[in-house]
Amino acid sequence: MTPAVPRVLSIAGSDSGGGAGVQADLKTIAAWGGYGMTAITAITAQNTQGVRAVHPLPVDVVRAQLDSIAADIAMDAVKIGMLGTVELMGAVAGWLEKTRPAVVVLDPVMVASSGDALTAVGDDDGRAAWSRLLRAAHLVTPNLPELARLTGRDATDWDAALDAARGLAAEHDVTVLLKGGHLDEAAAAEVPDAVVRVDGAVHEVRGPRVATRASHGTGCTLSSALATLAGAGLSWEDALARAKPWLADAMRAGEALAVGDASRPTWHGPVDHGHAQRS
Ligand SMILES: Nc1ncnc2c1ncn2[C@@H]1O[C@H](COP(=O)(O)OP(=O)(O)OP(=O)(O)O)[C@@H](O)[C@H]1O
Ligand SMILES: Cc1ncc(CO)c(N)n1
Repeated sequence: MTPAVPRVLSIAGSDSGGGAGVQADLKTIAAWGGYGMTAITAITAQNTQGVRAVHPLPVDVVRAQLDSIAADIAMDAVKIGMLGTVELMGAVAGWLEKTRPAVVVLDPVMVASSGDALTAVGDDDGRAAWSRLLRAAHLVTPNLPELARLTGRDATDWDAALDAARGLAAEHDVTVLLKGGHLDEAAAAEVPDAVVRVDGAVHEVRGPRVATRASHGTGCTLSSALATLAGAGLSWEDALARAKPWLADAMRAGEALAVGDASRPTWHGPVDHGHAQRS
């Protein structure tokens, strides 16, 4: 039975500027008709120009939020964003193994669009923690640099990335949603994304490239839209077909929001999560 209003939990960091993190997740879940909940993992002080501070919350405080929700509220989908530390990655993986939500989308957040680091990885502990989270997830949504870090393989061109994504899917028994926003041929007219299944099947969706710096939080927004649509019963392929053009429209509408000082070269403004309601 799929619910009329999917109940979606975001386990992620707070972005004070409102463009990414739990703020983007809640706006996106609401835009797609879901009921949003949060377990906040870290407080970040950031705006459209960059990240000023990152404060991961104590593991007990994160676990208490998760247990509180699970004790009372059924979840149709869970979306995981910034986790911040290896300890929090382990705590969330343990909670997923215990709770086994029906739909788990893992956005392997490592750096902000400004280039600031958000999650420590690279050492053996980090690799083991990612591995455990990947096993507990149904969909993982890496961009190209994240895919390269997770697999240790080259992912600079699309074919190499698809190959690495097939390896990641098979190794961890997880469907991969590969995002092409960081492709070198960024000047190309189209941006590809692809659903890569465990058996290696690839379903590619291309969309027009939007020339804008209103790209802060696109990864958070996409993964929350996919979680909400899957929570309502859609396949990953159908969810991507609906979310991708909606996100491109949200990017196009982003500049009209007038959020942050766009005259500065460091500006990466938010997308307009509410564009479809307003138009
Ligand atoms: N210029 C663009 N025009 C249209 N769609 C884009 C553009 N850039 C990224 N996207 C889309 O946005 C989504 C996120 O892709 P991207 O590869 O930028 O992920 P990300 O780096 O995790 O995002 P973030 O900037 O939030 O970290 C994908 O669906 C991608 O196709
Ligand atoms: C809190 C948070 N999560 C994720 C991202 C990635 O965009 C960000 N910038 N901030």
